[in-house]
Amino acid sequence: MKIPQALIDSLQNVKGFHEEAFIKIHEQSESPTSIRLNPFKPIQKWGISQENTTDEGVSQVPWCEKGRYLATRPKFTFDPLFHAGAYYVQEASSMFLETALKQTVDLTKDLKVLDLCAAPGGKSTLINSLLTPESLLISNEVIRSRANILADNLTRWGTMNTVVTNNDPKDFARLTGFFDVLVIDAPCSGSGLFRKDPEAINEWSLDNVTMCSLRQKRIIGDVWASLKEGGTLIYSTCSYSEAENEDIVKWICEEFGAKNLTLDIANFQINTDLENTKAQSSLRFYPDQIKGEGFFIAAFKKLNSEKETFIRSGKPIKNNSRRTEREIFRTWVNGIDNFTWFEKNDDYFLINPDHEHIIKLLQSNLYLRKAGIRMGKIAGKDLIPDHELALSLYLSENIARRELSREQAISYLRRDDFTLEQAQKGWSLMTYEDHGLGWAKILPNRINNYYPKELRILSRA
Ligand SMILES: C[S@@+](CC[C@H](N)C(=O)[O-])C[C@H]1O[C@@H](n2cnc3c(N)ncnc32)[C@H](O)[C@@H]1O
Repeated sequence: MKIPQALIDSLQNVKGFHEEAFIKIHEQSESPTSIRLNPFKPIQKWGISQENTTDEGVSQVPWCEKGRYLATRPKFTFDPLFHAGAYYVQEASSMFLETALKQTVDLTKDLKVLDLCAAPGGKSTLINSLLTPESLLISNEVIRSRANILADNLTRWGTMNTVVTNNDPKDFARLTGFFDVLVIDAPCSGSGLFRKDPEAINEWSLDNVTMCSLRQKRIIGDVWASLKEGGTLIYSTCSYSEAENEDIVKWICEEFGAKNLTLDIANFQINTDLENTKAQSSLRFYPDQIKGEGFFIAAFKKLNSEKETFIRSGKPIKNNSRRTEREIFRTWVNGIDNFTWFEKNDDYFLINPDHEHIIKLLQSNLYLRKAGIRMGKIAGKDLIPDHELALSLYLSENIARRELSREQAISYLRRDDFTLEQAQKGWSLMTYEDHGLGWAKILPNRINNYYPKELRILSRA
């Protein structure tokens, strides 16, 4: 792997950069494999003992409680637990977002969090794992096809307190002083991921770095008004270039009078030549110094005030048809009396009542790709359940379910025809190690596989 000389030259005086070690690690080693477990869908494998490692060579990512390094890279596509959302495959350095959030935000509070550049959903699933159920995560992605992937990954995570939007950053300026936390994992020149994606080397240039830097400023400027006074901004990239990192930090402080918050790395060995006990105003992760890829992160507090967007407290709609709907949903949803729902294009979405007025406000300002849990459509006196309900944490235990072997689960996820002995007729949740994979409808003479076509496994083992 040949690192562009112009990149090497540009990094000579940059904090923590060691040319020889940097070149060597890119030439001689592969990217470590890491995953992050879903705290809401616990599994047996990849648990960690007191000693922080297991017999299979699984070890803890130091800065992320549910982060694990794996000694070998499994074929994730052929693991039903991957499709069930029991874990997310994520590069380890970027999991530092967890520590950054824990150090700069009171996560016990109910928060409104915007993850602005969110697809495919690595940071969003991590943020969502750290929030209270009453908090709301708005995950945005400007590119439509990528917003769909983001929605799929949040569906797998199973929680209700998420909204996926598909908007340009400037659309958020309408929500002045609205968010408690803003996460901007900015599109960048990508030098930090050369080991994972060597093709990116061909696209790297100093001109592209300049272009990315200008775009990063534009994105931050577009959404700054949506952060409330006292709110926290976390900015990150997977680039090594100062123009996209420290220069942006300086620009945010100068342009908006923001306070650059320090990050305490006393417990982590991150940069070999920095005093690790010293709090840092920003952090650089280099693959020759930690087990992970190139990453940059900084945190800020907003000091200037913003007039908060007025939110009407929406009254729940009560009428007879809602009572009938509630009885239908009662069969399918655990604790339906604690929740509410709204209908759009005949689909019913399960939401936390505390979020009703916020979602209404978002609906009138943004394009919502997904909100809460899509339960499905009502047909007569029953529900045609949606895939999102199968993957959610709220499905009633009274719904028929069928545990599959690994081979059966793979057939199901491929949408192949398969048979089940002595299966109860009607809708049935297909599970693997007790985690929902999707729906099947058991008929007298066949099984209809309702796994979504666009999600099915295409490749052969
Ligand atoms: C570094 S990636 C985000 C990765 C994601 N946060 C994660 O952890 O999975 C940056 C994202 O920004 C999006 N993006 C590209 N141009 C953008 C723009 N002008 N404004 C906002 N987002 C943009 C890209 O489509 C991409 O999904």
